[in-house]
Parts: sequence; structure tokens; C-alpha cells
Amino acid sequence: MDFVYNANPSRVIFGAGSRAKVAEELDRLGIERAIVISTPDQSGLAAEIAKAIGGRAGIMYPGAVQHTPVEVTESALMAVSSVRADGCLAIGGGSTTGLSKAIAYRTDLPQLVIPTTFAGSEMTPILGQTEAGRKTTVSDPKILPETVIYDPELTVTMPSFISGPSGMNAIAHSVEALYAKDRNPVISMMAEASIRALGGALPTLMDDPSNLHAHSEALYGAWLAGVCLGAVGMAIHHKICHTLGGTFNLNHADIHALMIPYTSAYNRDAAPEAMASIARALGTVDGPTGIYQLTQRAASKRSLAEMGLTEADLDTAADIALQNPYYNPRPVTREGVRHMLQAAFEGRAP
Ligand SMILES: NC(=O)C1=CN([C@@H]2O[C@H](COP(=O)(O)OP(=O)(O)OC[C@H]3O[C@@H](n4cnc5c(N)ncnc54)[C@H](O)[C@@H]3O)[C@@H](O)[C@H]2O)C=CC1
Ligand SMILES: O=C(O)/C=C\C(=O)CC(=O)O
Repeated sequence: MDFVYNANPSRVIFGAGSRAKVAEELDRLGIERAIVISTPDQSGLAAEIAKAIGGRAGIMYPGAVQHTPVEVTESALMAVSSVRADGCLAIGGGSTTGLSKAIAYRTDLPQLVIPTTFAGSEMTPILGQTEAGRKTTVSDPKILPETVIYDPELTVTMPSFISGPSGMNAIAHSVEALYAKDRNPVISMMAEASIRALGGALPTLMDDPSNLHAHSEALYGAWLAGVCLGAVGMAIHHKICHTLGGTFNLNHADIHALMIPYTSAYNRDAAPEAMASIARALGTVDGPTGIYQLTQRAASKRSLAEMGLTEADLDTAADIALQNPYYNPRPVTREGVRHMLQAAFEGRAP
């Protein structure tokens, strides 16, 4: 057995109520005047946490938006300078974490992240940002948050149309980790455990959105998924979601949730060990079928047509997806991708 395992160093505090440790963790990082980042929708939660840390909250910045536009980062950097902030405290989903990472990438300020969705971004040294309508991705050790507090009491406020797709976004990280070119036994173990935890928790969350035990399980799965995403390379699923999301400005989690049955089915015959691992985790005979069944419960959008795409858009997407070659277990051909997109357009079982 030959492999390389690269661990991304970060400190993780996990547990219901663990947000009570924010002040202690800021002290540990030597942060005295944080920029407190959130989306506008989550400014109330950010204000509550800021109140609990007193003077360590240097300035509030409730302006995070999806896909990390560079203009927003520049405005946040002015807020950083205005109080000479010495660290970032991000409270929210992947969009909020993205802004914190964008600041850290440019300033090397330390980051404490409190995730409130299952996106997994907090565990990766990857930043996607948008400039002039174009989204690009960069990876750098400065981007990786130093400390992450996972408090499942903070994910219970997600309505199921956000929590379901967000959980499927995490599952997609783990699925692709299982057939990554640079996979290794530790990450594969985490990926299977992540799919098991999320696959068990998501149906419960759809029926009972405030079930704290299920949130804890899902957040645990999301943590593992984030570790997987940060440690190994992704393939056709992440590439096609990046293309579809960026080109047609689609919601990030919704497009991941919709596409993962089809992308995993694309690789079904080329990655049998990964498929067996997914099937074991979900308790099904076939991995992609198990994922499809899960999306029927957890995804908010069930077809590319429902997301507003046309068949002509599928041709555009297939062309773009073929532009930059990348590793995938099954060769990426235009015909194969177009066929896969057609099935997703119609929302039929893969
Ligand atoms: N670089 C990386 O490793 C990764 C980056 N991302 C990035 O993250 C972004 C998407 O992040 P998501 O978490 O999917 O969505 P998001 O952060 O945009 O949140 C979606 C909506 O849900 C709200 N929300 C978040 N948590 C909530 C809660 N607990 N209760 C009620 N409302 C809540 C937010 O205010 C927002 O309106 C994209 O820009 C994506 O590219 C996502 C995964 C990995
Ligand atoms: O697609 C994902 O879920 C993983 C990575 C990114 O979203 C990169 C980014 O756009 O921040």
C-alpha cells in the first residue's frame, strides 16, 4: 500500500453549548480586537456572541455574501484597518467563513470560525472568490482557520430547505474523497464515517428540524467531510458544480445536492471500492442509488429544469466542464457529461 497523508493543522472544539468557550479560544489565539463576521441574516446571532466577549469584539461586519466577491473583501479589509483588528471571528455558513478566509489570505490574521451550516469550509485551506463575475479558487496554508468551534445548538435554526442541501454538500465532499487520486486510508475512513453520520441524520432533520441529537450527528459528519475536502483532490462533481454554480449563478448547496447522485453514478463502474463504501455507509445495495434516495428527502431542488436551466444551457455547461482537464476515475468526455446533465435536467434516477 502506497500513500501520502497531509494533515491540515487546526484546533476543534465540538459540543452543544461550546460557543461559551469563544472568549477563552480568542485568548488562546491572542486575539484582542476581532472583526466579527456574519451574513446580514445572522447579525443577531453575531451580536449575541459579540456581547459575550465584550471588548474582544473590535468591529462588527455583517456583510458576508455567497461566492466571496472581492469588493466585499475589500470593504471588510477597510473595517479591519479602521480598528486595527488582530483576528477574525466568523459566525455562519460557508459564505461567512469564506469572507474570513479571504481576509486571512491577505493579512495572515488568525481565525476563529463558528460554523452554522454543514458546508465544511472551515476545515480547508481553500478559498473560492469572485471577481468580475468569475469565480476562482486558491489554496494556501494562511487560509486554513486556526480554531473551529462546532456547536450543534447553532445549526438547529436552519430551515430544512437550507440544512438538507447543506448536508448533501458535505456528503459530496466525502464521496469524492473516496475516489480521489491522492486518497489514503485515514481520509477514506473519515469519508465513510461522514456519509454514515450525515446519511443517518438528514432524514431525521427533514422530519424534525430541531432534533439536537441529529444536528450533532450531522455536524460531526460535516466536520469529517470538511477534513476530507481539505486533504485530497476533488473530481467531476466539484468541477461540474463549480461550472454550473458560477456560470448560471445557482445556489451552492442546492446544486451540490442535486448533482451528487448523477456525478457518483458517472463514476459507478470506475470506482467500485468507493461505491461499496458509500453503500455500506448508507445501508443500500448501490451507492449512487442510496444517494439519490437521500436527495429525494433532503434536496430542495430535484432537477436542473427546476433550477431554471434550459437544454441549451446543458450544452454550454458541458463545453465549459471539458475546458480544463482534471483527474476523474472515469474519463471525462463531452458525451458522457452531456448525458449526465440530461438525466439531472430531467431529475430521473441515475
Ligand atoms: N472553500 C471551501 O472549502 C468551501 C466553500 N464553500 C462556500 O460556501 C458558500 C456556501 O455556504 P453555505 O453554508 O452553503 O451557505 P451560506 O453561508 O451562504 O448560508 C446560506 C443562508 O443560510 C443562512 N444561514 C446560515 N446558517 C444558518 C442557521 N444556522 N440558521 C438559519 N440561517 C442560516 C445564511 O445567513 C444564508 O442566508 C459558497 O460560497 C461556497 O463556495 C462551501 C463549501 C466548502
Ligand atoms: O464546492 C465546494 O463545496 C467546495 C469548495 C468550494 O466551494 C470552493 C469555494 O468556492 O469556496
